[in-house]
Amino acid sequence: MPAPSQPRGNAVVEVRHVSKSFGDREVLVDFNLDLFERENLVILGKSGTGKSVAIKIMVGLLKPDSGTVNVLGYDVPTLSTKELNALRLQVGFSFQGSALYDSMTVRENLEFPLKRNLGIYNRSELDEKVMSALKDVGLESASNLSPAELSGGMKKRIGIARTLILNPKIMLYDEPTAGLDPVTSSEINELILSVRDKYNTSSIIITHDISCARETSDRIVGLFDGRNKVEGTFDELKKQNNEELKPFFNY
Ligand SMILES: Nc1ncnc2c1ncn2[C@@H]1O[C@H](COP(=O)(O)OP(=O)(O)OP(=O)(O)O)[C@@H](O)[C@H]1O
Repeated sequence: MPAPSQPRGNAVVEVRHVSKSFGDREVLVDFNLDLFERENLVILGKSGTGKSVAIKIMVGLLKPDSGTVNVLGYDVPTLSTKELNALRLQVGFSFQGSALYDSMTVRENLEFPLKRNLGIYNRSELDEKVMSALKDVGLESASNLSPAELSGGMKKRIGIARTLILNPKIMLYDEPTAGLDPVTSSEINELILSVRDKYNTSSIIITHDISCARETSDRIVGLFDGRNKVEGTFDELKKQNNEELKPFFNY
């Protein structure tokens, strides 16, 4: 691995020697990863290289076959369901498909985690948190719309707002720009940067979109065949002329 390009804070995620197979299919092989405080780390790789599996292991949705996973000081694979729920309050997972409830308005979608995870039912507190989260993603006027009335980019923003509303320390973005046009993608990339700066979050962004990687990353890890083979800033990786990265940079 190349030397770090800038001084770093403490690690909030430490993954060491993790392997994971499904039947005969080795998805992650001796996978290692650090995420540092206030860092946007992109995991870049083709479809099916194990990016989502890596993230699921970090939040305890999947167990590794071997290796260690430490998130915010928790030894994730050994946690009980109750401990995992406590950890997940601090680790926001923004799903690829936004995962909004179609039968609820935007406001109700945002209130849901506040009620379920934080037990907040006070009307004015709910209103204040919902409006603040909507403001952060630039969609204050969307509170009474249903998901069916939102564009793809708006859905992504609301999905991010619903994760942010719990004020997580770590944000995990799964393909945040998938299915979006270039202009809307850039807006989402800017939002990811503003979340880091406003909330002081550390984030992992998994993507195969090189523009997303360029615009959002402080550092990039390239994941190929289940192994993290390259690491560096966008410019460092571009200069490396690595065979596996070439298809991404020839855009
Ligand atoms: N629960 C599971 N059971 C069996 N196989 C799985 C499971 N989850 C993932 N896989 C397999 O692991 C491999 C990696 O999947 P993963 O979703 O991590 O890919 P990815 O890099 O995130 O790609 P994409 O960008 O397409 O989502 C795939 O071959 C997938 O079929």
